[in-house]
Amino acid sequence: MGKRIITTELMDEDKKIESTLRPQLLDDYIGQTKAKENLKVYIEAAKQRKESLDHVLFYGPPGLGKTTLAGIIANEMSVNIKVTSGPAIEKPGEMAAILNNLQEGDVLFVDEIHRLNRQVEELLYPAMEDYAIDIVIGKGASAKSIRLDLPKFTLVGATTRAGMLTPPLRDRFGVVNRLEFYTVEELKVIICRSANVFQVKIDEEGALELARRSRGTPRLANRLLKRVRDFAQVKYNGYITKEVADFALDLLEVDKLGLDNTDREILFTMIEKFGGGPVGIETVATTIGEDTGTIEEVYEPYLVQNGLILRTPRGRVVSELAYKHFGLCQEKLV
Ligand SMILES: Nc1ncnc2c1ncn2[C@@H]1O[C@H](COP(=O)(O)OP(=O)(O)OP(=O)(O)O)[C@@H](O)[C@H]1O
Ligand SMILES: [Mg+2]
Repeated sequence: MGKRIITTELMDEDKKIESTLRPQLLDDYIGQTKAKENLKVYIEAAKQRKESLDHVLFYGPPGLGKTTLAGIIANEMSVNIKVTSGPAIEKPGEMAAILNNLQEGDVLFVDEIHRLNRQVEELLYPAMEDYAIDIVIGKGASAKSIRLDLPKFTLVGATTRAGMLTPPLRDRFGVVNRLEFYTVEELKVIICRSANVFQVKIDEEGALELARRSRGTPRLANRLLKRVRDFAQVKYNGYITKEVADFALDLLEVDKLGLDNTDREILFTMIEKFGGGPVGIETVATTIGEDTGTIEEVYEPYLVQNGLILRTPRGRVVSELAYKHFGLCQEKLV
């Protein structure tokens, strides 16, 4: 149980509630101040000029609100959104059909955009740059290429793996935003808002405890809230206090820092197999059987930001804080 609940990936049970929890407007979207301020300006400017918004790329770890922002952009621009994903489109023809069916100003949201195959990606280059695609008609000697004009649309791309985007694709986005982990205060606000949607009572301290254990991630915050709500309902008259939150989260084996299993595996591997470092990220990745890029872009940022891993010129080092967190003695001082 503890294993599953702390994943930041989207799970089936999330899908049902996602639509009611997702903020619809920029002003309701908490945190990510930099990205939000940027978008506000670009959206306002595009609306004034009655033009489509420039193409936007969001990148960052799972569950931080990329899909949510794509929806908000469409809403704020008062246009339709068409949603697809990198792995879902196999042939250039499928992408051509999607593009051709868009209306002026529409948002095309491509999730996991780093997973588009090469031919599909190449079709996007002229589509993004010139709002046109070249399609080949006929076969053999009589085949000819014709240019098809597209409506002026906005491509919103999202990826957890920015490092895997090809430079030509990345360069075609006019607006590039990196999403950051949320602060405990921001998560607290999100939790209180969601508690309202769920119609469950929660006090300051309860919300704070949930926020602390949510790994900087709204998706996790919402999921933990849902679980704790069940405990509150059955055992504590439906009111979430710090006591209820602590009881439920401990039972669910959610760490005080909200670390997930991979986080722990990374830290334990570094401690047990490499004496706490310094060790290269590739070595750690190989040891736990994960891909280096995923460790670097999805897991490590939270650990570094919270001071559990230190990056040094000689490699990664487990911090004193991490040893303390696990109640371990640090044998070797760094
Ligand atoms: N700023 C925010 N304020 C309130 N709720 C948020 C915010 N950002 C995200 N959420 C909530 O967190 C959940 C996850 O957000 P979202 O699906 O947009 O993440 P994502 O970055 O697209 O994740 P993935 O990389 O897995 O696709 C949603 O239920 C959404 O309502
Ligand atoms: Mg998403």
